[in-house]
Amino acid sequence: MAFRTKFKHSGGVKDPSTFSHSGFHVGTVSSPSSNGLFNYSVNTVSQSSPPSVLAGTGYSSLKRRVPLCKVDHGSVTDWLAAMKDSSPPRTRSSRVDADDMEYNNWMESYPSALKNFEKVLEAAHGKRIFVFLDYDGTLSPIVENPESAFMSEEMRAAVKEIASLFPTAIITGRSREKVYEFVQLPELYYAGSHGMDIMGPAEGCGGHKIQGTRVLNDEGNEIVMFQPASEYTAVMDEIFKLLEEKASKVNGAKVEHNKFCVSVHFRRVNEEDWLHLAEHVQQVLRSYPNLCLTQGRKVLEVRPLILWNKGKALDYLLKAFGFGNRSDVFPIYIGDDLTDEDAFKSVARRKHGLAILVSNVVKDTNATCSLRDPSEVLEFLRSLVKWKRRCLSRHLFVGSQNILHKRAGVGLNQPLT
Ligand SMILES: O=P(O)(O)OC[C@H]1O[C@H](O[C@H]2O[C@H](CO)[C@@H](O)[C@H](O)[C@H]2O)[C@H](O)[C@@H](O)[C@@H]1O
Repeated sequence: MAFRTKFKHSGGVKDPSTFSHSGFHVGTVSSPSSNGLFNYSVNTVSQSSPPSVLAGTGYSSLKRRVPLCKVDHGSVTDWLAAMKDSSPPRTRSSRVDADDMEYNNWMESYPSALKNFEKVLEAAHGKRIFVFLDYDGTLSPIVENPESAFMSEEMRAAVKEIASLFPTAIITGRSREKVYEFVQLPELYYAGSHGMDIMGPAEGCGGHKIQGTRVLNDEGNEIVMFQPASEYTAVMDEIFKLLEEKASKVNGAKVEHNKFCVSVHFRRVNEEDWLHLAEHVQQVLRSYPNLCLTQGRKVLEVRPLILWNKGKALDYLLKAFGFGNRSDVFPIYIGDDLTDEDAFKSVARRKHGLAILVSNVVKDTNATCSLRDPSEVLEFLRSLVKWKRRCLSRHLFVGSQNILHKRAGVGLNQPLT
């Protein structure tokens, strides 16, 4: 079985840059980070007509590529079909049948990161590992009510241990504050709103204190590291209200304010009402040419039309850690959703790294390997912790042996007799 830690796809998936950006003017706006740590530029996409591509999301590279921002009936039905594809019914067993040929064939191309753990270690050997984790569907199982997407205590403990050994960040579509309520680990870095709200790392900004999702300066004031869509705050509040009003007319619909994006949930809406709800969303969006729609697991998300996504957030964080262009960096990104594809691509662009898709069904992806569900994610994280601890204790042992050797006046490589 071929195990690739570096992305090399044989077909089906294309680089998003190869897709048409026609009708757009892509400009560069310098958007300094508010703590002046370093400047980073954000591409904005100004549209002369309704956009025909997604703003820097992974969807554009997937087989069933749907121009979500385009407002016509055909595209709406395509989104809904794609949405069903991306989140299969929960009645399906979470353990995929051993004889599920399709899945097993797929696993040939996207091998299990657990079953191939030794190969992961080989690939990471001598490199600096950074861990990036998506939240929903990765650290917590998908549930009906987004407010109840709790992570287990075991998962929290594993993530805590991971963060004590490797720089670790959560990159999520949720608001930074919301995901922190779930995760409750102050030692992590958090990028909320699909990477549009990044806080930390504290060391990177001069040893400031980290408190929950907040980084504080010496005066105790909060430092916001990077919010590339900060000028959209008011418009997102406005769109949230409008969408809430529309959604209140559809049974089961729920609208969630994720600060720089707004999610419209379909999970508890009868399928026969999906089209109706999607049309409401489209209708609201018509008056906001600077916003666009993306799709996730039974969710449509309204976000600013800027070229910023989870992949850019990963790049940003690595740079903030001081490892932006280092060839010995080994990012591990684990995610389950379409929005994670941008981060998978970002890992693929690097010399080393591992992009892991969490899925128990066949999906087209830019990841290089897979895990079935959050319980396998937990196992993978625990394996990583175990391995790192073994390495550290081996180093400690070798270090103490060397001290003994020195004290005994023998050369470092000579055995103590
Ligand atoms: O980037 P993520 O951390 O994966 O967040 C993406 C969205 O996740 C949440 O919605 C998804 O999970 C819910 C709880 O399991 C589920 O009910 C919903 O159907 C899924 O789409 C979250 O509620 C969204 O705001 C996030 O954008």
